[in-house]
Amino acid sequence: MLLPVPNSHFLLRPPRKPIYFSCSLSQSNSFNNQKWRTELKNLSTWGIGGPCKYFVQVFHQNQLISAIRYCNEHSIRFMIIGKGSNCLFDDMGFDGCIILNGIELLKTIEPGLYRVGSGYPFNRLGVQSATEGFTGLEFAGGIPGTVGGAAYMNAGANGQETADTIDCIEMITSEGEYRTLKRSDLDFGYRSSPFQDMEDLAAITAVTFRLEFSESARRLQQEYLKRRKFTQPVGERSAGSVFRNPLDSNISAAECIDRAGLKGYRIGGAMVSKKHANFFINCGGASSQEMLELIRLVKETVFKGFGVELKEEILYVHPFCKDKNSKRDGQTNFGK
Ligand SMILES: NC(=O)C1=CN([C@@H]2O[C@H](COP(=O)(O)OP(=O)(O)OC[C@H]3O[C@@H](n4cnc5c(N)ncnc54)[C@H](OP(=O)(O)O)[C@@H]3O)[C@@H](O)[C@H]2O)C=CC1
Ligand SMILES: C=C(O[C@H]1[C@H](O)[C@@H](CO)O[C@H](OP(=O)(O)OP(=O)(O)OC[C@H]2O[C@@H](n3ccc(=O)[nH]c3=O)[C@H](O)[C@@H]2O)[C@@H]1NC(C)=O)C(=O)O
Repeated sequence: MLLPVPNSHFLLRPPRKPIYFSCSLSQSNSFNNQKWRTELKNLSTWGIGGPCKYFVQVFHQNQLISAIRYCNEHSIRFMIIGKGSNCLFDDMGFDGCIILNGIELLKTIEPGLYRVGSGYPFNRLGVQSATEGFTGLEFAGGIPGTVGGAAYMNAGANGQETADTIDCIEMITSEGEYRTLKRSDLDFGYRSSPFQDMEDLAAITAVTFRLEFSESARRLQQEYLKRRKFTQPVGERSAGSVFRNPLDSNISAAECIDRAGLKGYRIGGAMVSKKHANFFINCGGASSQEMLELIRLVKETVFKGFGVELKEEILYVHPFCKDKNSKRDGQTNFGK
């Protein structure tokens, strides 16, 4: 069965060259009439998504390598997720393996230099570092993702970006090799990182952050948190900003949507937030199709009204996608 594919960012890992190893995965859903299953709606901040075929949670780098190798060996498509704060899963689920990242190590190498596991909550790191008197990650205080997700997306807010604080990144390649990359070898941009197009990336496993001392870090962070609470629908089911801000225009995505009169616009359980127009809310029971339809309609309306072509920041995960689309802004090859 072919599902319509939106012009969205797509995520998938094609089966890769097998590498020896062993590990067991839980087969988790109704694809095979198992008694229990893992629902992706429970793994995403949007609360949307059907069952995944295989599911494994990893707590150590070695377990992650094992899981990846197992998937390769058995030609199982896989994807690694953190807090699911930037993903839209389909109601049909994912016909592959979801690897939930629980690698939460944190080591202070020297004051201001933190080596952090990629599954560590980014907001916890933000609060911890600012409380210890270091600047650079104040913005992370309210961000519901993981350190790995933040590096992958180059998360940012309040004029700060993850990339500005990175010293080096440790990753595993699809061949199962460890690699350490220095910040100076990595080219980041607005919501973009070299990892998004890296053909042989399996996963980011740890990030080392280098921060400067600042007496006002925690105070600044509290201001950011206050502003966030005032301007964003904190506590409601969202995935943060749905669209990136257009780089070639002075107007933000939120402003375009707001000016188009779409705040509060609703399709089924999916609604444009009344508080912040670039946040879409699952008001209860929203289906993936309703959310996709809302995204499509908003894009169309904004384009007709302002000639601005909005690009998604969120990542849509198609249940049966077979090919890899490494171009984040392009159409998927699905169905070909
Ligand atoms: N500024 C804000 O207020 C907000 C920002 N965000 C940001 O969105 C991002 C979402 O983080 P999170 O919830 O953890 O991510 P998700 O669980 O939503 O995963 C999104 C994608 O990121 C990639 N990814 C995640 N972890 C890793 C890893 N360890 N190694 C390689 N790739 C990884 C994967 O892509 P693939 O499958 O292609 O490898 C994954 O599919 C963060 O950057 C977060 O800061 C989210 C909400 C609000
Ligand atoms: C939430 C995310 O990050 C957020 C980050 O938290 C905030 C705070 O710095 O700045 C970005 O939002 P943003 O560009 O919408 O920032 P805001 O300051 O809220 O709004 C920008 C402009 O739009 C206007 N605005 C905002 C909301 C709205 O409903 N209507 C409106 O007109 C604001 O008045 C302002 O002039 C990030 N989003 C992107 C896509 O860059 C995320 O990435 O998921």
